[in-house]
Amino acid sequence: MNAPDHHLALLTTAQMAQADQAAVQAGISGIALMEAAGAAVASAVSARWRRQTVSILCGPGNNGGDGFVAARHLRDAGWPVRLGLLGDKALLTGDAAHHAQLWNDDIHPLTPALLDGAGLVIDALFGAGLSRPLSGAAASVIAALADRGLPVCAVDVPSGLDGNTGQVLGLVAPASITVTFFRKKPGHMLLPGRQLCGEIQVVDIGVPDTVLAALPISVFQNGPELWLQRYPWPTPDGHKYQRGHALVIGGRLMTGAARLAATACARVGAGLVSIAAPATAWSVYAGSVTSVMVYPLRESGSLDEVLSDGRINVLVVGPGAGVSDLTRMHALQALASRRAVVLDADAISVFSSDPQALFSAIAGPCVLTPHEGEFNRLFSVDGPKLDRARQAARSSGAIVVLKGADTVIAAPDGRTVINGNAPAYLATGGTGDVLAGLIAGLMAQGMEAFDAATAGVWLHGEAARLFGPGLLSEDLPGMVPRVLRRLLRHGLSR
Ligand SMILES: NC(=O)C1=CN([C@@H]2O[C@H](COP(=O)(O)OP(=O)(O)OC[C@H]3O[C@@H](n4cnc5c(N)ncnc54)[C@H](O)[C@@H]3O)[C@@H](O)[C@H]2O)[C@@H](O)CC1
Ligand SMILES: Nc1ncnc2c1ncn2[C@@H]1O[C@H](COP(=O)(O)OP(=O)(O)O)[C@@H](O)[C@H]1O
Ligand SMILES: [K+]
Repeated sequence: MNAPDHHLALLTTAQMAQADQAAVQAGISGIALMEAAGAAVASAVSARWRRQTVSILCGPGNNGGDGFVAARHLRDAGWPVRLGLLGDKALLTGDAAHHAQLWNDDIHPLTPALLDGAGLVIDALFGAGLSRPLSGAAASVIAALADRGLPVCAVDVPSGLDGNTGQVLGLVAPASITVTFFRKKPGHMLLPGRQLCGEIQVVDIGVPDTVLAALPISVFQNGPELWLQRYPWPTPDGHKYQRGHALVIGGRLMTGAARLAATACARVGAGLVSIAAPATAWSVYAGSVTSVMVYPLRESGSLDEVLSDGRINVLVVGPGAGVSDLTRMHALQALASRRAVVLDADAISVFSSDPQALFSAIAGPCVLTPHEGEFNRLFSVDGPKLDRARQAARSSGAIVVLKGADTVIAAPDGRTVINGNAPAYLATGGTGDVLAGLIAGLMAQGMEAFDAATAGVWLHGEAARLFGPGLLSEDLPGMVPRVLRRLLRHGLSR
């Protein structure tokens, strides 16, 4: 991922601290950055709420410093402000001490009583780099805040949220708005963090984009800017064989899944799409698809014969396949053929007793698309979602798409993308099969596996978002043309 993508970069808390330091080294004062940060919080608050009593909870670090700045701006704009500080003003250091000095008004101790009579609250206790769960007075006031359900504007993150993982350290009061600076952190995208942040506003406080060049950024938010330049739009001189031939292996009983994958694969532009299915199910498949061709498999189930067609360049194994020796054989044959492969659902679960057999067979481009349950059958890694997906990609040698409302796409080389456009309407049977088909369809057209997985996940979310309530998995392929049309028309300006 290259320089123009950097507005989608997600900075770890350590990288954010480095970015701040680099800005200061470049001659931008920390005091000015904090002034800009606090002023942005104040303007976000006054843009959203009418003037009323606001309680500002300030912590002992720079997050609290932002709170002092916001307090001054709101008070100067005529807001009744009550400011509470965790600890002693005399113990503040650096930029926070400077801005606390500029606050020539009352400072209250941090207790739940601060919330009495407040119409809304600014949470400037701790930022994204919190190192341990909230305790003592901070924990009591955040518990009281969560309990009273007052509207909250969080500074950087709702205090108690781990900016790297999106996990809660102890407890968090959910915010209506979160104002963060320069770039989002992974915790703004990952659940439960994304939901606890409310609406996220990323503001420019004067940190120059050039500081990013020195940072080893590997995590990005998903968006067309990441892959649109390499999107395989058809060319005027192209013919269908240049747009690939994808083969979806169909199961004997659950025939809908492979049909969904095949239809999605065709809709996203694969030149040819075929389903290979047991002869006994041939008529079911053949009678229900039109542009998709159906091959009957031999009694043995072997793919050898179909794979003798050298034009087939991508295979999808797993949707509706059944957890069986046959599915295992199909996955291994697909991988041994050195074509690009998408393994989903049962083709993942079937390796639960021997994941190494799968990992050893992965030599070419391979995308695994597990949901949490399937993931846990294959990988015994604990920890935050981002780390688990990355570790799984490294140990398997495949692109891992760890699905969910905050799908993480990870490559063995460390590239990682977090998706944020998927609506909850996707939580319905068969949508995963559609995703497998979309990814395969993009790979059929020559898109690199990681790009295809990333673009596929985004198109899938966008198709669901455009359809909205009442979505069934079979509605998704038909929405793909609309999503692609918007992408063509608006490009990156959407
Ligand atoms: N130049 C900069 O560095 C800028 C920083 N900004 C603000 O600075 C924040 C980051 O500042 P800091 O690194 O000072 O972080 P925090 O303000 O979150 O404070 C961390 C401090 O709290 C202590 N601490 C950590 N966990 C604790 C716990 N559970 N209980 C009690 N104390 C705990 C730490 O030892 C440290 O002293 C950002 O969130 C942002 O709001 C902005 O002002 C923009 C500019
Ligand atoms: N609450 C949710 N919000 C957004 N996307 C979701 C949610 N739940 C599931 N999804 C998405 O829906 C798809 C479901 O896939 P999967 O679990 O394999 O279902 P199936 O096996 O029925 O096809 C995945 O792409 C997943 O990321
Ligand atoms: K905060």
